[in-house]
Amino acid sequence: MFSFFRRKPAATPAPAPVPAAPVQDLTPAATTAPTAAPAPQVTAPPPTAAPQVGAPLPTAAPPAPAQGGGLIGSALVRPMDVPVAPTATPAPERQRWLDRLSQGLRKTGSNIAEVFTGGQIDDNLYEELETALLLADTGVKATQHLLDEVKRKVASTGATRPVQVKNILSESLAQLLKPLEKTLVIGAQQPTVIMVAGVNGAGKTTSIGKLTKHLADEGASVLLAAADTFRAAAREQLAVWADRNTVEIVSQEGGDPAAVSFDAVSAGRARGKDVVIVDTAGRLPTQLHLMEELRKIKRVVQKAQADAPHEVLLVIDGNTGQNALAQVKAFDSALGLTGLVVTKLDGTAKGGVLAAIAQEQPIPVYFIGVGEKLEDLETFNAREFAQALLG
Ligand SMILES: Nc1nc2c(ncn2[C@@H]2O[C@H](COP(=O)(O)OP(=O)(O)OP(=O)(O)O)[C@@H](O)[C@H]2O)c(=O)[nH]1
Repeated sequence: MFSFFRRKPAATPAPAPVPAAPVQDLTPAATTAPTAAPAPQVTAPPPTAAPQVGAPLPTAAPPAPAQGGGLIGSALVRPMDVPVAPTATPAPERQRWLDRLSQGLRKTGSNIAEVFTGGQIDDNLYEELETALLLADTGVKATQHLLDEVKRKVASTGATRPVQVKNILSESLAQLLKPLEKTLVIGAQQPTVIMVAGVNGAGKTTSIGKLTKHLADEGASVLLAAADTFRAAAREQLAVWADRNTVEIVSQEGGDPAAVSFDAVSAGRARGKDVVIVDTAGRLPTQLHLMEELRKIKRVVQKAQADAPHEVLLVIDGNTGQNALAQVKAFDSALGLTGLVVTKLDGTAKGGVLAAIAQEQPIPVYFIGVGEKLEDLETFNAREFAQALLG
């Protein structure tokens, strides 16, 4: 099952609209509360294309999940987790994705695969494998783990040819990555609030746009919060995605990003939206005041909806290798991450970073990206990834 997300029926009816409490009163640290700033603009799509606010969720007769390759078309399934191993022949759509993934990971994969071109399994092969894994930014711990696993399995299976070691490595990598597999669930709360963070240019807005498209295509009503109040281009970029998908957006020039987030979540509750996605400005973990701003956004979102945010996603640029792992650790300690989106795995030689994450900070990877197009972002599957990497 490769649904882009999974919809779960809400346990309780949608709550009543929240009182419009001023944000600055809710946050003691709010020294820049937007008292003088213009009120956030809520831009609604044209009436003809308006989402059906309050319309019943189509959960009564969900379509059967597509086997081994359905995209969002199989999203409206009952909330049960039945992991299905990829079949030998994936659906054509999924196969196209696997081809793009293999293509994207070629640089990382070919460097590792070269290790297995010799004629025998010896210390030299293991040394080369260690070097190749480290160069792929797999990290010392994951590299050691994989080497130990491979040696153990070579001994227990009696493998004699390097190509067999490659298959054993692929299997060991898939096992290491398996705990990172998770499906994004929406619908258990209304709205499901997703906060998205990351360093500058990691691909946050693009990923939000793609996710929004998938959600909207499946009939989920989405409201976007442009909580990057500083960069006009960021707001415009998000507005373009909102426009394209005829979803609403709460945006504000200047002022407090936490205030925009509060307004967006409040509006999402009042209008019965399924999902509110908060796009935050890019920042480095070393910019402590900006990290504090993120914590404030999270606190204020909680004021607007007690159990929110339900997902705190970090978008990382897979091309940054070990640095991405450092980001995961820093953002996790600041925010408590619930999931990752790993972008830009196309053309990178550092795709081993996922193994490092699995070994050192195993936070679920909801989506991986191999390009800028809509179809270049997909759900993460450990076995697919290992196979795409090692052929
Ligand atoms: N090659 C490649 N490019 C990507 C991918 N995902 C996003 N991009 C590109 O990366 C650039 C930055 O993406 P954005 O979505 O603007 O990044 P951001 O994190 O929102 O940026 P800030 O708002 O500045 O922090 C854009 O040109 C995207 O098209 C990917 O998977 N592969």
